[in-house]
Amino acid sequence: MRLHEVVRAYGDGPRRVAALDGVTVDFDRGTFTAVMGPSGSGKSTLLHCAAGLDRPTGGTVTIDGTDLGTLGETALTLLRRARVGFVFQSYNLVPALTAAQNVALPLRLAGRRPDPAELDATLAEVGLTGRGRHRPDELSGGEQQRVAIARALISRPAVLFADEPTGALDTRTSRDILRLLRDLVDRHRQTVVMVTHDPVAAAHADRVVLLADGRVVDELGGDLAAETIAARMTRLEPAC
Ligand SMILES: Nc1ncnc2c1ncn2[C@@H]1O[C@H](COP(=O)(O)OP(=O)(O)OP(=O)(O)O)[C@@H](O)[C@H]1O
Repeated sequence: MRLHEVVRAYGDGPRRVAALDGVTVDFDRGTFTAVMGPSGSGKSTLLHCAAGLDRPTGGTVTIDGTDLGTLGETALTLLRRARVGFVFQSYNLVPALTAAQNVALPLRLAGRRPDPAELDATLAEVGLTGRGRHRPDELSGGEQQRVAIARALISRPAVLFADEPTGALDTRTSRDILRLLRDLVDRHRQTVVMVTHDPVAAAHADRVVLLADGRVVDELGGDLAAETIAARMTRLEPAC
């Protein structure tokens, strides 16, 4: 998928704020990208525009060759449901439903009857075999995030977006969730785009895109080490 010269501005005249100010970035199939930057640099806005949850004021967002800007609300909702997965820091599970029912929700919304074997396979993929009947309050934070990831994966999305997916988890559980995301990329060629403040989390990605003031100001690739990422981040802070 691709963002080309994406602008997202709020307000008019002297009060205009460009949360994104001409962002061009590609997220190739089967890659894991971390999006980082100081607070207010536009990370969440980028994720929301890329996922079709927010509409840019300029530029284009393309998923599977479809320019999201050409779609009306209904078509955009359908494309998002079919091609985009979203995972949040706060899991956003429905408390009254079991893990399996939460995972099945996107299929039900799309008018499909969930196939139990498909649900079992998706729960197994995230390491939750046998936990499908548990409700969210009977699961740990890490397990709840796994349910949220399974729910995002059930429609086999073109891109899985994760906004601070380990923000509410302890160090060890965070590492397990990041390994799971890494595994989905390596074994299933899932495309993952993750916003994070944490250089250790970002080191699990193939590439780090650094934002400042709504622009891409740096990119790191290759063998990513948390120390290198942290050093680049520190260099950015005074600029803001
Ligand atoms: N609805 C809005 N109205 C006006 N300005 C907004 C709105 N949403 C975001 N902004 C501004 O756009 C800029 C980017 O916000 P965004 O939430 O994308 O940053 P972020 O990098 O995700 O920040 P954080 O790390 O603190 O979550 C900020 O200056 C913010 O104040």
